[in-house]
Amino acid sequence: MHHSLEPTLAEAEVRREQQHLDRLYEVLETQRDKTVKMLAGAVQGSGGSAQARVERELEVRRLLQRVAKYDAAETGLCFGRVDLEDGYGYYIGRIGLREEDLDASPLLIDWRAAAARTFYTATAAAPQGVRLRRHLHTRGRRVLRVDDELLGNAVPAPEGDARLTGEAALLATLRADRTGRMQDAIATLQVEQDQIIRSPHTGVLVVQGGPGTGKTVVALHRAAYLLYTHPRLERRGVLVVAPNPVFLSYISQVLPSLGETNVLLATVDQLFPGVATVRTEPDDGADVKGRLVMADVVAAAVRAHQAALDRPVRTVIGGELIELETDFLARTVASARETRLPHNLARPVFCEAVIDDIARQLSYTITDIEAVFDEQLAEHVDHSQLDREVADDIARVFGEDTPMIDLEEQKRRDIAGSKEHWLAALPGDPDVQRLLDRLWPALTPQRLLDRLYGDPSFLAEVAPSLTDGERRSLHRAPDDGWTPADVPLLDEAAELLGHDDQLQKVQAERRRARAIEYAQGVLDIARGSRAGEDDDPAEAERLAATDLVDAEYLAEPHEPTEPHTVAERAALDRTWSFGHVIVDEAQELSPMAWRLLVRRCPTRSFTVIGDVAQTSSVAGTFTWRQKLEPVFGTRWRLEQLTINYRTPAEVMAAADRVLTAIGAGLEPARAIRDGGHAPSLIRVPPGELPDRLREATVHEMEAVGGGRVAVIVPTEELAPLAKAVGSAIPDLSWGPDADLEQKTVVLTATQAKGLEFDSVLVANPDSIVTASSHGLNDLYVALTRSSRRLTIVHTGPVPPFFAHLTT
Ligand SMILES: Nc1ncnc2c1ncn2[C@@H]1O[C@H](COP(=O)(O)OP(=O)(O)OP(=O)(O)O)[C@@H](O)[C@H]1O
Repeated sequence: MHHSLEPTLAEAEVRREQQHLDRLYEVLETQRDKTVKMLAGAVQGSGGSAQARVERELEVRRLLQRVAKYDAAETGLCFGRVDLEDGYGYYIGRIGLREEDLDASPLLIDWRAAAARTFYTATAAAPQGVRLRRHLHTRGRRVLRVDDELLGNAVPAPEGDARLTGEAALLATLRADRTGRMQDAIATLQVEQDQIIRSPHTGVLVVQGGPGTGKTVVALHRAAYLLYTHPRLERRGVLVVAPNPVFLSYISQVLPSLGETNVLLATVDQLFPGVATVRTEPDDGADVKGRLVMADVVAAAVRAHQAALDRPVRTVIGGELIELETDFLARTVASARETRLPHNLARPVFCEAVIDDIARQLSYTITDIEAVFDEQLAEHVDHSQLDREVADDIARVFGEDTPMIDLEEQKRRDIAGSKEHWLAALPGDPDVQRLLDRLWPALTPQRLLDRLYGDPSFLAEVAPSLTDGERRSLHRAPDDGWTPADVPLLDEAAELLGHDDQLQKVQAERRRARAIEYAQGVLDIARGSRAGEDDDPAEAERLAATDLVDAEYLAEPHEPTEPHTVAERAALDRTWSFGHVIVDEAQELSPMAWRLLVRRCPTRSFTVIGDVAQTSSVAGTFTWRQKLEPVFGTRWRLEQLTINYRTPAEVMAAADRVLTAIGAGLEPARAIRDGGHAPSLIRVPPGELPDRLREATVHEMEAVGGGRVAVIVPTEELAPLAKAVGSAIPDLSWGPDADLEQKTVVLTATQAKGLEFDSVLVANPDSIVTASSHGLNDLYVALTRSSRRLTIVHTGPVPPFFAHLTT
């Protein structure tokens, strides 16, 4: 016979929490239902003024976003609770919820609300009035268990690491297998992270942190926090910049899970709408393109297209020889530049002055020719006779008041009349257009860079401070396609050139003309086939090609349909200015990329997050001051993250030796995990590396069960080693587009930046170190990707960083 046991205290607590959670989900559902009903109403509404339609559209979007927020809150709705010494207490969750009755105390407090803060910051040493902090572990809508921490003076300080809050819950989260996608960390944010996430600093906040210290966690949660606390930011949106597409997909789920839609996640090269980068380039070219001097080069290249001549221009217009003098050109260029308008917008100012000068020259020349012609005519007539006749005529008309004929005045009038005629005629003259296009051409950023990269003598002229080798590294054929390092230069050029409205209008008109022509052809065929059957003129009129094209033209796929969220609108608009920009892996950005980002946020509200020791810059390790002073001057503040949540202490012991060799003077972060596994060293004969690496990888896949494995290899050995390893692992994914959902990937160190795996194998660390000026940094990145196990497979002698493992 079974005795039902008294439920333990913990079980009773779980049951109590379950009741509260049930109530929360009920309220969530009710509120979601209500919103869906309102949405249905708004969608069905029709008619009304244009204004009313726009408002309805906005309302629909607002409600859609709200539904998305409720849906995102479904998983992990409530994860914590705080009981205060004074008897009050509250629950912390993904969003705030309250009963219909507005006076009732809230059922759930949004993690970003000020009231939620003590949940993250109360410690045994500084309990801030908190008696108990409880973490709720849930699956779906079920409470699985609770973790309690008693704080406050009444109780002895809990055991464990004094620097951690909610230690049991944190360690439980960290122990879980990696999934290939980053998860949000709102349930277990730590004090030093919380301080940065909620920092009230509105200028430039720089966060330096070693590997695994939660820099990315902080970046994403700060975006969500700022949008919550500053509702005005919603209209401008927040930009989060990440280093590469693989990393973007790794972090892509975090903000949606926090219910945020007004954040644009992008790599720098995605920030120039209309240009897709199609290739990467060798480090040296990318490095030159990233230097600040390129801003001067681009500016000089633009100026070189502004009638930069040291001799007069002679050309024939209207059949006459016209000369534009150097002085005149210099004056005209100067006054066009004085407008401070960008190149394409200053162009009309320049063109007008040139046309004016040509008209002046023509009117003089032509009036002079007429005068000469008159003189020649006069030689053949009897003057005295003619003069007398004219005088008689005038006297008959005017009587006594015969006016004096002022020949000078007459000539001035002739000239003025003639000039007016030319001023009207010249702008449409193809010769004039050709001349103006030569002197001050309308330019696109693409055309400018094409010339810069494709015309060595032009490059030498505008980039005198680069060496021959540096200039050669910029050379490319016109159809080679753009690289990520080109994007900041295109942006720089776009800024100096200005929006070429004219050019775009012409292009749009041409597209439209082509479309009309095509449609006309289609209609003609259609009519031809029906010839004689139905000659209704009204029908023909209805099918006029222009009408048809109007409708179709607007629906063309390249014409963006009205985008929905702020993030979508911002993504299509180069001149969008964001309310705040968060840069992750900021150590990777070139000075030119920084200039682009500052243009995206003229108020300079930035959170800049990175680790100088993990740089891939050709120049090697640097300080934040060297990096940021050219962009922000001295107006930025530095914060640090000091605890490593990812990499076990045993692995960090090796990685920290590499950090010392890097010599950036950085304190290693404290690893709070111990994996229980010393890293393995496998030495293999050179010819056997591919096979032995494959064996070791298969072994690691078994060791981590369902976890994730990464093999990090020297860049030049990526393809052969990936193929060798892949021969035993059919789902293996590798390279720049590696699919992180796969259990096993092969990557270079650069590609692995920011990612993490249960087990990491590093092949030939010596080759990684010697491959480039940032080899040590690459090795440091590779070693610190592991959250549990590390294996080094090497062909030479034991690298010094791992010597301690052999004893
Ligand atoms: N407060 C936290 N609660 C739970 N997990 C956390 C917390 N902080 C960090 N982590 C986890 O630790 C790991 C490292 O975090 P993250 O990737 O943000 O570090 P990082 O500083 O960006 O690292 P790196 O510089 O190596 O790319 C991630 O798995 C992250 O989810």
